[in-house]
Amino acid sequence: MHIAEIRERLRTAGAAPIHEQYLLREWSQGETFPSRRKPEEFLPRALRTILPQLKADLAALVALRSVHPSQDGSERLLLGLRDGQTIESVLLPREGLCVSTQVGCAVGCVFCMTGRSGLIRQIGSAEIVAQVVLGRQRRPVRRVVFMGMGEPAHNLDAVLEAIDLLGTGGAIGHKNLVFSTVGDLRVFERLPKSTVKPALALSLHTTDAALREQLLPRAPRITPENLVAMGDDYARRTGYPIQYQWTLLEGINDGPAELDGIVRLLKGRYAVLNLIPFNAIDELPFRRPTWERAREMARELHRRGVLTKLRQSAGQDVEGGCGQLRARSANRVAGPGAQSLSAIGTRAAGHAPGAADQAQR
Ligand SMILES: C[S@@+](CC[C@H](N)C(=O)[O-])C[C@H]1O[C@@H](n2cnc3c(N)ncnc32)[C@H](O)[C@@H]1O
Ligand code: SF4
Repeated sequence: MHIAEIRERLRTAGAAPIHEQYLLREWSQGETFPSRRKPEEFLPRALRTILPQLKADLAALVALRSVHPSQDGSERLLLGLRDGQTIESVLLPREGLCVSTQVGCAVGCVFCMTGRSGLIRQIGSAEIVAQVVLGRQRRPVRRVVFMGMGEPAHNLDAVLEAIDLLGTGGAIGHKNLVFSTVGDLRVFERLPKSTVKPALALSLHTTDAALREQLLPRAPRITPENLVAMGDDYARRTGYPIQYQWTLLEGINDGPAELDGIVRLLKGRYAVLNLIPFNAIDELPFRRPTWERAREMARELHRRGVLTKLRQSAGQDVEGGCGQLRARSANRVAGPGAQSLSAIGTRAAGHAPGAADQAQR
């Protein structure tokens, strides 16, 4: 479901713009409407009559299947969609939430579990916001990163519609909405024109164009140089630094030639380079470099003028790689650290009545 369909239902029931804004704001902020903030009489009678069904439909958009708490304070959530597909969201430390934008992904990055299935289906803008609503029933959420399953550029209308609502009614600061992409011309055209301009994370991974084509086989053929030039332009327009994502693969993109390439491309830019050691996946042949090697790379890049952060992806101990939980649930095997909803007894369990049954299977 898309947000435009919700607006249409509200308008058909006689909602004026002020009512529409109010109801969408309450929903996206995780409040039940009508809330204590406004008396129900504030809404026209015809509109009030459709609210119970609308509430039920919105609550059913994503259902919590299982929760995987990690020692780092993150919580990976396996969510069911109405057609039975599953996706992942991750509650991050410091009030962040990572959401999925597609079921599967067509880019097919060779180190990513999600890329292995190809694209299964798009996620609607309302389903994206519903992930935030569900996350907010468990913890406060003030930062939303579009770094879960899927390539946001391949579902651009829906992702921008969700970003617009989260950044206007949803009480998320614009620079706390982080659009992560392999890079696509449509992104550089559309984002600068949108009312809510998110921060941009570019998944670069290598400065060698030929290697990038191998690692990201169906990413648009934009050279690393051009990607950085377009990133720079967006950083100037928004005033936010670009985040460059670099999944560290031992023996592939962790050598001295890449360090020289990074310095050549990123030195002096308004940017942060995030080095993220590869999150091991059984089925894949890649390895992560040692933590010591990763630290050495970060130190050298820093010394040579590139602002570099070494990061662990959240939830390492609980299938931290994007798409692993979904793959495991498709094989119907419980992951490490998984808690069924009945064991946790959260408010979110109330949000998704059918989910507890499914989690216990
Ligand atoms: C899952 S993608 C989703 C957003 C978008 N499709 C992209 O690639 O930027 C988010 C980030 O996860 C990283 N990633 C995917 N698989 C990984 C793995 N096994 N270990 C570490 N990072 C991984 C990607 O490189 C990317 O930077
Ligand atoms: S890393 Fe991103 S673009 Fe690549 S396959 Fe995974 S989700 Fe798709």
